[in-house]
Amino acid sequence: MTSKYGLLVLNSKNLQKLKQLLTTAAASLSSRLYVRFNPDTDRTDDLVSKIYLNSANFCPKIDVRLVVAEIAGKIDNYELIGDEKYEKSSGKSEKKYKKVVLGGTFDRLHNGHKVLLNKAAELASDDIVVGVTDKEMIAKKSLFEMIEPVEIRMKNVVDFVEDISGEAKCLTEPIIDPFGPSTRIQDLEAIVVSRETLKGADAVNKIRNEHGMSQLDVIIVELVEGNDEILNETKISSSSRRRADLGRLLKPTRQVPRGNGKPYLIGLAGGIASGKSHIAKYLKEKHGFDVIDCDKLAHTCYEKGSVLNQKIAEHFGKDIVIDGVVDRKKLGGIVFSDKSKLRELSELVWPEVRKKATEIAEQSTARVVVLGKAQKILNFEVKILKIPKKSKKQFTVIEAAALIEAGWHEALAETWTVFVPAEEAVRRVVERDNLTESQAKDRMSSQISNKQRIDASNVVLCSLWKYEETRAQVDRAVEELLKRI
Ligand SMILES: CC(C)(COP(=O)(O)OP(=O)(O)OC[C@H]1O[C@@H](n2cnc3c(N)ncnc32)[C@H](O)[C@@H]1O)[C@@H](O)C(=O)NCCC(=O)NCCS
Ligand SMILES: Nc1ncnc2c1ncn2[C@@H]1O[C@H](COP(=O)(O)OP(=O)(O)OP(=O)(O)O)[C@@H](O)[C@H]1O
Repeated sequence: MTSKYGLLVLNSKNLQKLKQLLTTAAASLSSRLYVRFNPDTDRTDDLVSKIYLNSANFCPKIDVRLVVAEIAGKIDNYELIGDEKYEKSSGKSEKKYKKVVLGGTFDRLHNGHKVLLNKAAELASDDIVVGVTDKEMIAKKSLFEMIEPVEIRMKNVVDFVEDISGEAKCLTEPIIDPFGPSTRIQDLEAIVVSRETLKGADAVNKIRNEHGMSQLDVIIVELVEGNDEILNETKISSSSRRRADLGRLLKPTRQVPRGNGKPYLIGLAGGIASGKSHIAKYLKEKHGFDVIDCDKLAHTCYEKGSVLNQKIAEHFGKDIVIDGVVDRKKLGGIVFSDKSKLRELSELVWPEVRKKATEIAEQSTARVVVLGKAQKILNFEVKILKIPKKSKKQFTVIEAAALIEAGWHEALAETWTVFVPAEEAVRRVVERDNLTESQAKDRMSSQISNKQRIDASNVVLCSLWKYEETRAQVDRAVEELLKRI
């Protein structure tokens, strides 16, 4: 049986067995391990780093918290890891400063961040002031679209710092420059940085000097190592953690009614040239999923004799329809440079796509289920395809560029989104579709952003690297999917 919380008491003797103790914690705990030094042990910076580094390696799924204050009262029910018993320290520990400041993005709070926050908690008696980056400060980071909302990052920092500290309060605020409260609050005394952000501390002190404010003592912690060859990282980093989250379930799935033996529906969304077709093909060929290509269905709506053609001619001008066929290039020229026109077109096309999908289902003896859930952006009633009764396939992937824009995802059990950074999408479109950069950008600006798509999705994939890497993400996603349905 696993316990939620554990306590590991370290002293000079059992320190030699640290790796083994952390491995035991990984096997016995489901959530969190508090670590505390008994009074006979010196809390050196090296030791603190070693504990967090080893935790990342030997119990990576456990939230390890090295406490600065007494553990008593923090949790009632914990499992003792190892034999060492907790001894209350005699006397109050003297803190060096009243108010300490530090900054960071703190996405997916990791063991490197914890070293920094631990140092601040160890030094400050009153306030630990933390600036948490937002907006343009995070826009250049790798996989920035997946960064947690600033409110969550701030909450995680406060939760961690106040849990490990004694009386000290943790005060967070969003920052949109590298200085934030560090050059505003007069009575700060020290700033905690890592070796890589030391220059930032110097810049803070320079500004404080120019404003006639006191200089901050600069406290440096060493980087906790980690390794990510794809991102070329040699330290534990949030970017690597974001990458590790690709293909994983990031948000709970929707409860969509599904009859016995009926397929489970997944929406596959993504911007232009993001890799949807590649992934859809792989899901079909490697994993045996059924794929309905809604883009293709949309294109058949423009063929000769389609009822839609007349409506499109009425809406966008007669010269759009040549010999009864919609000139897609001309139509593209109009709608991709005007969001309201694209919306009008979507409002014409998507109900037709749905109708076509229904027809196909009927022809192939498919059962059609209507999920009348409210739509998000465009007010469509959605009919979802079910695969033919005779088919053994259990999955249907609906591949649609505009899936989320149409609000269709709200009627699906789950939506997967594939993305690449905007600059890469532009590069691919220029290369693949022979468009100029500005035409490619126009097409992209007519779509919702990667961030909006990601925020509306359950699983996120990124096709920025080698094909094998994209496929590995898909395999991971499928493996987890098969376990949860
Ligand atoms: C501009 C700042 C705040 C942006 O933070 P950044 O995006 O780098 O945040 P991130 O979450 O990646 O890291 C936060 C802090 O943890 C440190 N850190 C990250 N990974 C590790 C690791 N593996 N080991 C040790 N420390 C680590 C970073 O070096 C940084 O100091 C920062 O880089 C900086 O320059 N700080 C110094 C000046 C400062 O503190 N200003 C604001 C005060 S409110
Ligand atoms: N690792 C990768 N995974 C997937 N696609 C990649 C990868 N690297 C490069 N690409 C390229 O990205 C381009 C877009 O891929 P694909 O056609 O699958 O995208 P799409 O989302 O279906 O595009 P659109 O909706 O614009 O038709 C292709 O030229 C593909 O070769």
